[in-house]
Amino acid sequence: MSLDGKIALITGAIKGIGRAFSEILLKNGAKVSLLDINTSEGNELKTVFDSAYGEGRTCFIRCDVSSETELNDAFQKTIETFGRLDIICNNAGILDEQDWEKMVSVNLNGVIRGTLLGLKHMKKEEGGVIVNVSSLAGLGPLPSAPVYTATKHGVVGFSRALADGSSLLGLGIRINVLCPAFVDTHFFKSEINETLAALQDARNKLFHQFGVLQLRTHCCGVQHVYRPVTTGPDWFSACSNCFNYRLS
Ligand SMILES: NC(=O)c1ccc[n+]([C@@H]2O[C@H](COP(=O)([O-])OP(=O)(O)OC[C@H]3O[C@@H](n4cnc5c(N)ncnc54)[C@H](O)[C@@H]3O)[C@@H](O)[C@H]2O)c1
Ligand SMILES: CCCCC/C=C\C=C\[C@H](O)C/C=C\C/C=C\CCCC(=O)O
Repeated sequence: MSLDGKIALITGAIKGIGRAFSEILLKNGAKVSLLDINTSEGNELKTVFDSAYGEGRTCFIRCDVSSETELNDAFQKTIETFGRLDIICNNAGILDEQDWEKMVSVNLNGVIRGTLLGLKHMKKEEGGVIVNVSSLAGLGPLPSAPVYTATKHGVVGFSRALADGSSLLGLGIRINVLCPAFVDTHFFKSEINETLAALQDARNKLFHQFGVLQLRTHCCGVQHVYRPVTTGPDWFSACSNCFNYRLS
């Protein structure tokens, strides 16, 4: 799958799934705009990518996706740097049931804003791909994380509606939703607070039922998602035992 000449923008790009997406895209020839909140780690990662894939293949932009101004500016800087936008991955997300309003502004508002900015900046006639990262918790309840579940259901509903709209209007922009189960990242190691501890049994049942994806496995699925064909709405669920199947 050659992505030579394609320009991608990834939010939450310096760790976990976002970093894996970035590497897949770089390995396949794309240039990547890396958005994240941690400037020092972001600049470090750019240095790593420069030596691995060549100078000029990436740029790092400090951006908190919950800030409208920062996200607007990051899209603008990406266009100024690379001249176009073909692929967007709205990946950044957190799990924080205590500060649930912040979680809504990151996990849902950030994805909505990133998607609308993508539609605004992508060249309609040349098509484009938007991948929104939800979760299996976007398709069913995660008992220990009700607000997280709501944000991820919101990402699925918003993306499906927009995908159908894009298809009906012939916008040439494909909108995908990725719904992974548990993936072994920093996110996964988030602190278990007393609520989660009380739901330990429910949690362990889910771990047993869905298993834990390793990023390498997860990346293989990404290549399928990014195939450069503009068709109707695609969305995928991913869990270790029935890795990647297309839902309706
Ligand atoms: N790990 C899992 O089990 C799992 C399962 C399903 C879905 N997801 C989703 O996948 C996405 C990535 O998760 P991960 O496991 O790679 O997490 P992670 O914590 O390893 O990485 C998340 C990245 O996003 C960045 N980030 C956090 N808040 C941000 C903000 N406001 N603005 C910009 N960047 C921000 C972090 O700095 C980090 O680099 C999230 O949306 C998460 O909900 C994760
Ligand atoms: C179909 C029923 C929903 C099953 C949800 C399965 C996976 C969800 C993955 C989330 O996106 C990742 C969230 C948290 C992962 C880390 C630890 C907490 C596990 C959840 C808990 O403690 O109950």
